[in-house]
Amino acid sequence: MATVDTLRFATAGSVDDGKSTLVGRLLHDSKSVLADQLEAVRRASRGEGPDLALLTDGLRAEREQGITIDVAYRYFATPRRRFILADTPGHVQYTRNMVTGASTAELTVVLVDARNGVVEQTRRHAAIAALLRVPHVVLAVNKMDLVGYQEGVFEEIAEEFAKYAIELGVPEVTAVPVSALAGDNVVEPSARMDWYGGPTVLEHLETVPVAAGPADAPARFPVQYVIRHGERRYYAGQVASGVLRVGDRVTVHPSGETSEIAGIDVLGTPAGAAHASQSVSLRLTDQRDIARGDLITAGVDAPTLTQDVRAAVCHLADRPLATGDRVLLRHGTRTVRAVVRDLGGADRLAVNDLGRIVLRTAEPLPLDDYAVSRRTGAFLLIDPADGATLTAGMVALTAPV
Ligand SMILES: Nc1nc2c(ncn2[C@@H]2O[C@H](COP(=O)(O)OP(=O)(O)OP(=O)(O)O)[C@@H](O)[C@H]2O)c(=O)[nH]1
Repeated sequence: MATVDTLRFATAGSVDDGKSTLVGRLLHDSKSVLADQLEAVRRASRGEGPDLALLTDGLRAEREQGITIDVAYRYFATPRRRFILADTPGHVQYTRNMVTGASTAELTVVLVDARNGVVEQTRRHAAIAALLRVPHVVLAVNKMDLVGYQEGVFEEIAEEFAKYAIELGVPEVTAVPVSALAGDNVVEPSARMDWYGGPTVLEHLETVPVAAGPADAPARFPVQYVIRHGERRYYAGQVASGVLRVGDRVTVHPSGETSEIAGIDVLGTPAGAAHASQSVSLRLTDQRDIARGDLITAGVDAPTLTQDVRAAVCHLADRPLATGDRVLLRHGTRTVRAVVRDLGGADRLAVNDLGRIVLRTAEPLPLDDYAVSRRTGAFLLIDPADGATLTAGMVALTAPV
């Protein structure tokens, strides 16, 4: 599958920590941007359908309507792997950019300036990585040239960050001492830091295991379109997670009706199975009343059908969100009305605030925990007045508020 050798990653750092320099160094020293490879990456990501998941898709669609998200996607490849980099500016007010960039990333590179060590922004970046459940975090301790390439400086920063990240529940941190400017440990191992025995940034990016196989995730298919062809109906959309196979018993939500997959078409060609992020159309063995916005699922891990949504949130809009606000909630291909019941004790959320929320929706939604599925466990809140994106949410149904 195309996703196996593609790593999506994001960068985060405060202004002037050296993000642009690091990315430039990575591209330059790895001599990675070969035209034909670039084309191959494009084709691969096209094959997977739109390559960014719900949060990002939603935000991109809303971009003109309210807020500016400065995320540039760069595609590059080395002989060992393809990369999609979500590159975001580091200003304090751009937490929302990091949320967007990291929402689909399998790895985040958090930069710190070796002279400053772990600062408030670094803690925030670690918190967001934990919130978004980015599986791998790289701590790049940059500008080692300005601290005499001292092992002690690196060790102290790496330890402080690791302690903090573990408390937050970040599953894995790899710390690398680098000088983006001089090129130490970015692509080539540094002769000036022979005390360091770990991988360079690029080596780590090339070898880190790509997220737990999509096959493990529950099978989820949000219906984007219903295509009528004579008597037959085809349900088109993008597989959000897991694998659907011909012959699978499926349940349609919210109706709860069941059927069986009679056929799968991938780009007009019949296929035996459809994997996460493939755009496909399904045919079922029974006539069912299925509409855009419905969710087709297979397997034993059923989503929870509920009108009470508990979630972790990052507020993205300049206008605040308050208890009692009436909003639209977009989940997959479905949009429903909802009211904000509780904001974890806070009166309101301001731009860039991270918080907790309880919402009551007008209709039941089939939800997964974000921990189970980063696609079907995510949603956006939208202002019904003008369609502007307000808040990104990560479902945590059993979490306390
Ligand atoms: N000495 C030294 N300077 C560095 C290093 N990396 C970056 N710099 C310098 O630090 C300054 C900021 O680097 P940038 O790459 O522009 O910083 P940034 O984090 O990308 O900033 P934004 O993208 O604007 O948020 C520039 O003057 C770089 O030349 C390094 O490893 N050593």
